Amino acid sequence: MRNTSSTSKNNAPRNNKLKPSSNLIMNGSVRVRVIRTLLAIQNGQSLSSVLDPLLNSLHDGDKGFAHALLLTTLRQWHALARLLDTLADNPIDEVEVRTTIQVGLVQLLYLEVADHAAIHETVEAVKEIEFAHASGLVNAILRKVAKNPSKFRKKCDKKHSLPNWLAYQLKQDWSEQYDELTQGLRQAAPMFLRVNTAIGSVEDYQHTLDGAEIDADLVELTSGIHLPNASATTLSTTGLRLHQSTAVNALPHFAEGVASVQDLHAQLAAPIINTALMAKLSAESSDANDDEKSDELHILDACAAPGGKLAHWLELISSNESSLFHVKQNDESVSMVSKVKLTAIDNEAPRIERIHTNLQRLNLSQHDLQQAEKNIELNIVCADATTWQGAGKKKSKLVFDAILLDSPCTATGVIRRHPDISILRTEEDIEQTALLQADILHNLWPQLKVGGYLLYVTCSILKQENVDQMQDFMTYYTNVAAIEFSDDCNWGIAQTIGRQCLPIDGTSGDGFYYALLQKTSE
Ligand SMILES: C[S@@+](CC[C@H](N)C(=O)[O-])C[C@H]1O[C@@H](n2cnc3c(N)ncnc32)[C@H](O)[C@@H]1O
Repeated sequence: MRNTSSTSKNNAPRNNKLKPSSNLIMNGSVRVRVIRTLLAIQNGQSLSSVLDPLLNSLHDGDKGFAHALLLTTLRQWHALARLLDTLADNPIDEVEVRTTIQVGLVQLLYLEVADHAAIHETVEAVKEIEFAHASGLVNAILRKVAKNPSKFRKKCDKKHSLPNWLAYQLKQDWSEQYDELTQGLRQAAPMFLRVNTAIGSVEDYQHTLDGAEIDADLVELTSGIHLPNASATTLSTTGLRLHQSTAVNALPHFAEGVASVQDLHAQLAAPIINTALMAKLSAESSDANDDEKSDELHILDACAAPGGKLAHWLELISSNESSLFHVKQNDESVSMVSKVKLTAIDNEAPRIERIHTNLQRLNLSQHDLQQAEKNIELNIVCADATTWQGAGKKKSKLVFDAILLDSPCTATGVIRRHPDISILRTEEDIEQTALLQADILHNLWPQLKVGGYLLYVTCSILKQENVDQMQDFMTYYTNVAAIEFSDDCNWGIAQTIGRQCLPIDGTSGDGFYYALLQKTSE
């Protein structure tokens, strides 16, 4: 699996007559289009690849309903499927008919569509997709539910809405948090913004949003990291949580790069590694003679696309406050590094294109950085992190002062935003993904300089990809120290190595895992 939801196999039935979205014909009623979209997802298409074609095929007035119908059906998918099995006298095998009924159930149970409209339009939809023989069945089931929606809603809400294998694994990993976690995963996630602090402050942008009648709260994440030979070094990052999801083109100055949409917990990566690097530089600058000081800092973003964390890091480096070019020493700002070389790799060319587009919007492309005389050299390369060598022709493999490994993962921590994951992922994906992560780690670790940091990040909530992966890694290598986060962190749950955020609280961020490692010797 290479990213959140685009390339996985799926275990959904494949006997539908309707073909996936490459030749998905977007015509018919809104419900028919949503049903076809859901069939395409069950056939292996990701939500992100089919959502825009669906919405673009509709009149503006229908887009909101279609979006809510599709996303809510996906979020409640497995619970609806279980409910459906209790509603029919005989098993319903046809995936088109099951999908249509699930779309009907969502209207009755979650979207408060008037009964007559929900039932009539859904029965018409099943005829339109050429399964008219099931119209009586669809009608009967939906009428039964419409007689007592609160009873059926209760039944549907009772358990999780996940495939059983995933629910089972979460019970193993998070027995204490299991109920809250599985319920949290079937809710919509809040929308968070990251403000480009190289341009302006978070508070100022909140004020600007206020002027545009967009309500947002400041949310600060704070933490300490226990670096060797130093007392806990504190770090913090502040995001904005919108009260209501808003289209990006409605956000003031979005096109000019003032803000980006980024989950709150994803906003931890750049500050963690930047803080560790600044502390390291600060310690080195007080120890070393002038001629021993390193002049260039070489940083790798190993799985960089579409560039969210890379852009955040560039924003931090280019803003005066958190710059790596000037480190604090005895409360004085000391010039340390004259150049930062940032290499970003990803193995998917189309996703690399998205890095370029995103950086251009944020005025952080190599061209912009040069124009602004930032002394940052940015190289973006399409390469496989399991084999790529950053040393090129250099003799020594030890190239990087810091590596951000935002690893490919099962993305189980972002199911709220990508509910198609619960249809597309299979149990086998966990093992395969963990192997890929280990391959990447083994290829990159030898390329980290002694004293350098590697920040391992996933948006998974499965221990096999996170703390267990780190434990295996630390058993294999003897030259690694796990840096501890302080106990007063206001995010995540302490693990034996690293911290795990769980998407439990409806106002908080996604299920990210963070572990900061330092290389202790060659
Ligand atoms: C979690 S996403 C990275 C998100 C990115 N860091 C950000 O903040 O926007 C993981 C990325 O790993 C990439 N990837 C998967 N396998 C890879 C490999 N073997 N080598 C390099 N990149 C890989 C995927 O294409 C995907 O873009």
